[in-house]
Amino acid sequence: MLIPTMNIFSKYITFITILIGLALSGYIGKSFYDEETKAIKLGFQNDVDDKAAALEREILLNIEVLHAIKGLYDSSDEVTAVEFHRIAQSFLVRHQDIQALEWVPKVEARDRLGYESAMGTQHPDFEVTEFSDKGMLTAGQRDIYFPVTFIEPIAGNEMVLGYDFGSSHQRLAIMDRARDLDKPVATSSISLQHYSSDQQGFLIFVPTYMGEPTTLVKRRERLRGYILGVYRIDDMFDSAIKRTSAEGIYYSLEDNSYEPAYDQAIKASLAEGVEGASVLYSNFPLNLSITQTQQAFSYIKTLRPFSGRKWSIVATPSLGYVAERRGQLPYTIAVFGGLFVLLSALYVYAILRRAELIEKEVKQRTADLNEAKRQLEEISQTDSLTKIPNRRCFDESLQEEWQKAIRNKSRLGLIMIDIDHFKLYNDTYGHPAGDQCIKDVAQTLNQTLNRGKDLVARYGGEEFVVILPHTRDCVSPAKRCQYNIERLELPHETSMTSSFVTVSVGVYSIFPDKDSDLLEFIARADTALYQAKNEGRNRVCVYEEKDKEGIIETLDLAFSSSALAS
Ligand SMILES: Nc1nc2c(ncn2[C@@H]2O[C@H](COP(=O)(O)OP(=O)(O)OP(=O)(O)O)[C@@H](O)[C@H]2O)c(=O)[nH]1
Repeated sequence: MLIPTMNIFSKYITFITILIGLALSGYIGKSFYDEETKAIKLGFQNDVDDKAAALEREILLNIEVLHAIKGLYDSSDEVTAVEFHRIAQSFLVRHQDIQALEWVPKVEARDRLGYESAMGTQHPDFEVTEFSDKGMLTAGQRDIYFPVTFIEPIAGNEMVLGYDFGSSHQRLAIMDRARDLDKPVATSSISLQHYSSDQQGFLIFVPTYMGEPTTLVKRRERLRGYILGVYRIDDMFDSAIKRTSAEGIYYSLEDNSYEPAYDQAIKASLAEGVEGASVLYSNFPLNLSITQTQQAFSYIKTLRPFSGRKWSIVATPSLGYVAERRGQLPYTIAVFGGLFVLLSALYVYAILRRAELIEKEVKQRTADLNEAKRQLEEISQTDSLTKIPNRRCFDESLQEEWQKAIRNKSRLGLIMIDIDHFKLYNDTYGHPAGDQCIKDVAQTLNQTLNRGKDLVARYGGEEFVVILPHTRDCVSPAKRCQYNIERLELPHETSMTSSFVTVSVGVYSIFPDKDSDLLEFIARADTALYQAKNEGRNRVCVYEEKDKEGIIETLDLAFSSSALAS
């Protein structure tokens, strides 16, 4: 029972080891995968940070352009169209994302006509305009106008010339803010359709003053006009992004500015449907489905505020971006780890299985050996002809019973039986018949003495012996043996005793003690048998002790014999 239990236990342990091993391989693979994910995420954020920094630089450079033109106005009371165009042109060559650079002076209502006629010398039909549902119209009556006076490049932007930026509430609010702060202020996203561009853009107004006003009141009084930059967001973003190397990232540039000062104006502009879109730029494909993996990498980078605007980049990597940076190590570890565990388990299982088979074989061989040993012992204790215990078995059993009788102080009886005239039987019927006769006699003796503890053995040749432990009367069994054999009526025509096979029997019994002699015990039974032979055979003789004092006297004892022929 122990071995199968152990095998089940071993299999259970092997199974648990496989599970733990596989789980461990999976866990290590997953840990590597997570570490790799962290590294990719960090790399991705660095890439987006790089791009955000590039965009910030691009914006600052563009604002610097406006400051440079403002410098021209600050150093001169009268900037001619030629001067403006020259400096503006030089910047436009180097800044591809600028749609236009403009000079927008402050014109009071009383100066409007004079201003229009002065401009008309260079641009016939020049007038101050405003935008409505019907297109560009002559500007209505206002106290102050901010018409576009110089614009570079002029080609393609003619429509904008004369346009009064003060006609839009939102832009006026932004311009007022720039004036009040003496700082550049940018608009939210606008459509650049009037600038012959299909892109979204934004404007930055930089105020110029007469002199250097230091207070709000003075700034309001001495406002001269605005340097205006018109920027294409897509181009600005693209040229900034192109300066960094990482590919495969989707961006969305969002305007998160919230300026309570002109919140109203923004609302109004939204109603006009012109400005206020929060998404400035996006290269997200329209049919893009963002998977969980991509979402896990999404990153928002808020740019440094500029000109009153707060922009942020929302970025998500493409699947290709992530796949490109994924290594094989996590999968390799998981697969090879699992494979190693399985092969090891297979190897251990094979060893256990082999041990089990060897164990089985050893068990089988041990059982075979034990059986062989038992058979050998049986053979060594059995007479080959009669199949009853042999002389050796008799010797060992008698020794045992002798000791028992001494210990238990019980009587031990011994019967010796010899077939009469057996030589003549052999001579008459042949040796094989003699063998059969011996077998018949043995079987009859066995059947006659069927008490469990009695032992019938072949003593040698045609002689048998019977051990009778714990037997009060040994004579009766002896007589039954002699009688039953004669009753077999095995023919023996040459016997001088009877026409059938007969036996002579010697009996002796004793209460042995530690001084008793076993050989003498056997010799006395033999003496009784010898006596039966001498008295004419086919009889039972009992050796009886009349006096226990000495052996010589005992040998002189008389034998009582009886013939039991009938
Ligand atoms: N067939 C056969 N004969 C055996 C066997 N063992 C002993 N004998 C024969 O038994 C005979 C015994 O003869 P003896 O010892 O002279 O005794 P007996 O002829 O029986 O005469 P008494 O014993 O004096 O009656 C011998 O001839 C042995 O050969 C055996 O296993 N088979």
